Amino acid sequence: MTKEANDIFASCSFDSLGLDSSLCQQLRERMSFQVPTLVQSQAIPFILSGRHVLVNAATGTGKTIAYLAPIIHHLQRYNPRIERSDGTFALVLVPTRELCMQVYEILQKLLHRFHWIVPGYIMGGENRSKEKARLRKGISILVATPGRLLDHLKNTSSFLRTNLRWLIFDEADRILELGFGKEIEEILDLLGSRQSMSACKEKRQNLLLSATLNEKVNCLAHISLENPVTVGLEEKKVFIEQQTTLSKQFRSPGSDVDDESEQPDRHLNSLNGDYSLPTQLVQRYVKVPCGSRLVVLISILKDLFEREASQKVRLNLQLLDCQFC
Ligand SMILES: Nc1ncnc2c1ncn2[C@@H]1O[C@H](COP(=O)(O)OP(=O)(O)OP(=O)(O)O)[C@@H](O)[C@H]1O
Repeated sequence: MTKEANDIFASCSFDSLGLDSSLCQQLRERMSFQVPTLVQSQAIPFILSGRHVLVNAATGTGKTIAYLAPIIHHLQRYNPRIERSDGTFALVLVPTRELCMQVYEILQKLLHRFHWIVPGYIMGGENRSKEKARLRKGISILVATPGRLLDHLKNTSSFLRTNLRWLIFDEADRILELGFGKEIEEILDLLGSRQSMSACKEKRQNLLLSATLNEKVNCLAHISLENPVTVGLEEKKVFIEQQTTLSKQFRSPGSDVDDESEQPDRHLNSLNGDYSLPTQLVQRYVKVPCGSRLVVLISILKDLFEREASQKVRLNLQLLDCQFC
């Protein structure tokens, strides 16, 4: 293997990861995937084991197969075989219609040999009645966009999900960037899949996949994953339990400079905003008496421009006038 291939592919086989041999054959023959990618080789054994997993890896590293293969591995082994009338076993949440179709098409290929496992999709912009009819017949692995899923969870009584075992957030960062935080919280509540809800813990496995990590993704991981394994992290590590502490580099003389920090579970609503902070961004705030604001601001700016004379300084100014602050 070339160096580039070594950076992408693992030096093991799909079979060695514990996947069913006919599924591995399907991956090789129908999809032309000879060996797993690195992310697949790391994630598949954990996902097969039933652990909650957070996969943080760049786009195009093969995350889709990393979660679909273990699910199919387990589902095709059910004895007696699963039937359409058993309803939905796995739910894959995706941010966009395009990704919905993409995952559905991969599913169709992977399930070629396992005709009794039925793939399906529901997504915004499609005909609701037709979707209802498909849900009534039964879809074993359902790919969905958040808004439309929530709609059916609330309004389609024939949508059977009592056997739901897997809940997957694919491209979680984009789901949240697109403003689906509120829908995700409602979905977790309706499916009883919040970490705090112990009723379904025995059989539910939640998986979260994301190309980037930010406050909101950590927050979603915190509320939906229980004792997760994190896969694909090298230099950056996720500290789901840990506060995000921003650096304390700047202290203006005589002023009270504090860092801003957030604890994910204190801010579940922060899933609903529409921002993500670049990792290199340093935020600070300064508490000063009202009358000294201008003087302090000028002294901070003077200090910044003098210290960083050769660098570009970008100024975003927000004044907070609040009697409760
Ligand atoms: N083991 C493999 N061998 C060869 N190609 C693979 C393998 N696994 C996945 N691929 C291919 O790599 C490409 C990227 O895979 P995939 O879409 O699953 O990545 P991803 O990490 O999920 O990306 P995204 O973040 O965009 O969802 C796809 O074209 C897929 O067919």
